[in-house]
Amino acid sequence: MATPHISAEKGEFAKTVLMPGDPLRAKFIAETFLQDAVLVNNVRGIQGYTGTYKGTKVSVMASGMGMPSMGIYSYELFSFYDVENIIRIGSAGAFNDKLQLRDIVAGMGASTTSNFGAQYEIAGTLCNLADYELLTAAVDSAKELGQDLKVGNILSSDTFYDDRPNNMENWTKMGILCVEMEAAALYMNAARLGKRALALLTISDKPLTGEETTAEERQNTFTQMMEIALEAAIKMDKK
Ligand SMILES: O=P(O)(O)O[C@H]1O[C@H](CO)[C@@H](O)[C@H]1O
Ligand SMILES: O=c1cc[nH]c(=O)[nH]1
Repeated sequence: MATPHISAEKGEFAKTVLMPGDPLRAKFIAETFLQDAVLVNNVRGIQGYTGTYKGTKVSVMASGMGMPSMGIYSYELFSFYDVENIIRIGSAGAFNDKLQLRDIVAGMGASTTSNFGAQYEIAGTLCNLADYELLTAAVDSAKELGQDLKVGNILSSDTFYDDRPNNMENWTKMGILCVEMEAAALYMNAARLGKRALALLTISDKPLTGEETTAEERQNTFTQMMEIALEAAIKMDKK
């Protein structure tokens, strides 16, 4: 079987898929952390691998950038490949000035500027939430690994370059920790399809101070977040 965007056969993805935006971050995770990793998708260069981590079958596949792209890949993995859990492992810009480069954030909620949710024709505003058990698995894993994990509301933005002069300040006033571009669509697909989702994010840049990591660092060095996600995948496999 294949979908318009994924060439893998049914059964070739694990119950839990880690999803970075960047295909080369997916490759790095497969090569660094998975045993016997097999490339199961490369349509449009969206690399997907399945292997084992400490004996547990785990997959990693890129989502591409932005909500339309995440919307397609998470929908197809959940609907056609029996994937139960997707953990996004992304980069994010700090809004809260207490966040430092490389801090790790779990998006308990994903507020958004996107119109992705209009398709559900809900007469109100849906809260886009992480799955509680997946979030708990990540929090517990971070503690076991001795990693600090900040948990809170994040912004999934349709824009990387945003023209509104007070955009960051206005979201920050409402307690938003950081900005990225995919989690809200992932959370909405998971809610609609009865699946579990979580976004883990590493702070890659601080717009307030101009501090930033390089593209190569975003691809290959956010290993603490990757390990939290992999340990959470082991916990979820036992449920
Ligand atoms: O590093 P990734 O996972 O791609 O995540 C962030 O980086 C991209 C923008 O540079 C967007 O996809 C944003 O969500
Ligand atoms: O979406 C993103 C990701 C990283 N940094 C940002 O400022 N925005």
